[in-house]
Amino acid sequence: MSAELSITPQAELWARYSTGLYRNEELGFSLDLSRVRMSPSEQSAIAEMFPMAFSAMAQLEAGSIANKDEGRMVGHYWLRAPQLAPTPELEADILQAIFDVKAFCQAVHEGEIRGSGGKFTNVLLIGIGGSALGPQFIATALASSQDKLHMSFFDNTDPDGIDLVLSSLASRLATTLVVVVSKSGGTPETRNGMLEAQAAFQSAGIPFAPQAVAITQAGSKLDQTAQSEGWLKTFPMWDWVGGRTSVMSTVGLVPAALQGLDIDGLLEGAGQMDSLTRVPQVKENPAALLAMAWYHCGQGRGSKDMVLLPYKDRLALFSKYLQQLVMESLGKELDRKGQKVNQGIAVYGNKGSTDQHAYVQQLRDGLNNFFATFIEVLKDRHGDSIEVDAGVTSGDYLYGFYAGTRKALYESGRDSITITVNEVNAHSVGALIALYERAVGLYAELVNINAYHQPGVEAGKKAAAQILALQSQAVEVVVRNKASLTADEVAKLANASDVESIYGILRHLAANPSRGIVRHPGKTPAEDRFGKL
Ligand SMILES: O=P(O)(O)OC[C@H]1O[C@H](O)[C@H](O)[C@@H](O)[C@@H]1O
Repeated sequence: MSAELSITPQAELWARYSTGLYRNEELGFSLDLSRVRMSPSEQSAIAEMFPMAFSAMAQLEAGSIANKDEGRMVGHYWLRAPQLAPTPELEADILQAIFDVKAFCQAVHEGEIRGSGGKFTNVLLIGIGGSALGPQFIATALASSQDKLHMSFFDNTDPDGIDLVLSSLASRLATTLVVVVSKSGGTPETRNGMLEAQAAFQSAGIPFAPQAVAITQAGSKLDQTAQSEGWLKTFPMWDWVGGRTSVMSTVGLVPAALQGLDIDGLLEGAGQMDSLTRVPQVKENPAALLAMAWYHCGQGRGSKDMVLLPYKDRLALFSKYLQQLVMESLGKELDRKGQKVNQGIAVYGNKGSTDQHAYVQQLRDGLNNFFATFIEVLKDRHGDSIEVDAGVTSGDYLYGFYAGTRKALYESGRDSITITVNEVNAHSVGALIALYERAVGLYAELVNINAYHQPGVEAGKKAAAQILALQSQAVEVVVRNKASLTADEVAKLANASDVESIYGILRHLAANPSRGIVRHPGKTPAEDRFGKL
């Protein structure tokens, strides 16, 4: 932080705000970096790196293999501008998918396509990661009393979580449309959720296939299941769309359209923002300005966390959505030269002013290891507000708390960015998503990493598969033995070395009576004994 910019007098700050504010009236959008302590020389030093980033982005949009590690194109910008797709076939595929989404959802809304219990009333979306976070964010951000269908989600393999959702759907299962979403079509959590839903339908005596839709890549396991079981519909997903940038594909459009949301508005808002973030001048490009601020605040290595504070309840899931988009894109061990860099930017936050009563204490007075991103929404509500004080509404309080926190953080030497939109609607949500998709892509160019693969997620999955394999070995040993055994003894008999995992597995099973295992506690875990129930 350069000395001359530490605490700038108000008048100068206003001048900096007014001259530096990026805004687009047509989009009802503005971006304020005036509370990021970045000197003109620091700005120009970073700006020098952007011509390379802009040209890499132009090549990506033209269809280059930008995801080299997976040998794939990166085409999420084409989803809202099919005419930009590198081939007429791709353009036609995108247009056909949008057409099919609309036709299918209209038939559902009109009751032409219906459940065994009549016109569909509910949607149960089953997916995880990019196949859930986007749909969940949009479903919450744009929900209204006009929604055509009510949305529920399985986004995990937690039996209790699944039961909670199923119990909320119990009386309406016969009018629930199940949408199973998996790009790869092989994600275990999603498969498990599908099987759990099928079991619930079966025990309710309701045929599942006529009420099931798949969204997946052609030929995937999920696609095969949907075909062989005769599901209602399968929508395409493509390898050139990353999970975390798939919300503008069928992954996001099908659930949004079923809910009755304005998917044209979403695509238009995103497309309009894409045009603004294609401008090859940093000062004229809101995504470049954002990436520049991230680079400056984190010294190009993510040394500061991104705290997201939307002052609007509807946007409370935006940080969760951005956790995947930013951290799964930028959190990379190696750069493109194969150098070990351990890059990334940590993202957290929920909403304002609520979070002021939670962790803003630390932001103001504690570790200065973050920069805040406020999202300000100018329109308070649809309709008029009561006065909570003379001439003051609850919306004024919300604005006051946003402006107050921004001021309080600045005064204590904390940087912040403010993104302002007129209101939360399909257009502005599309624009916000597109802004961050581009900013992540540009930032990745600045730090020379591949933002489009996620090698780091495999290790945990592989280890999970080993644990499940070990489980069947351990259970086999316990069931085969009359006497109860310690984890060490089970490991020996199973010819396995990972005793602690065996212990954890057996303790988990023993806590679930239907699994047929009992635990006899000893003084220490090593002395606990496990036997057949
Ligand atoms: O859509 P799917 O293939 O089921 O993948 C769902 C998610 O799982 C993976 O592990 C990746 O971390 C995510 O990028 C992806 O969105």
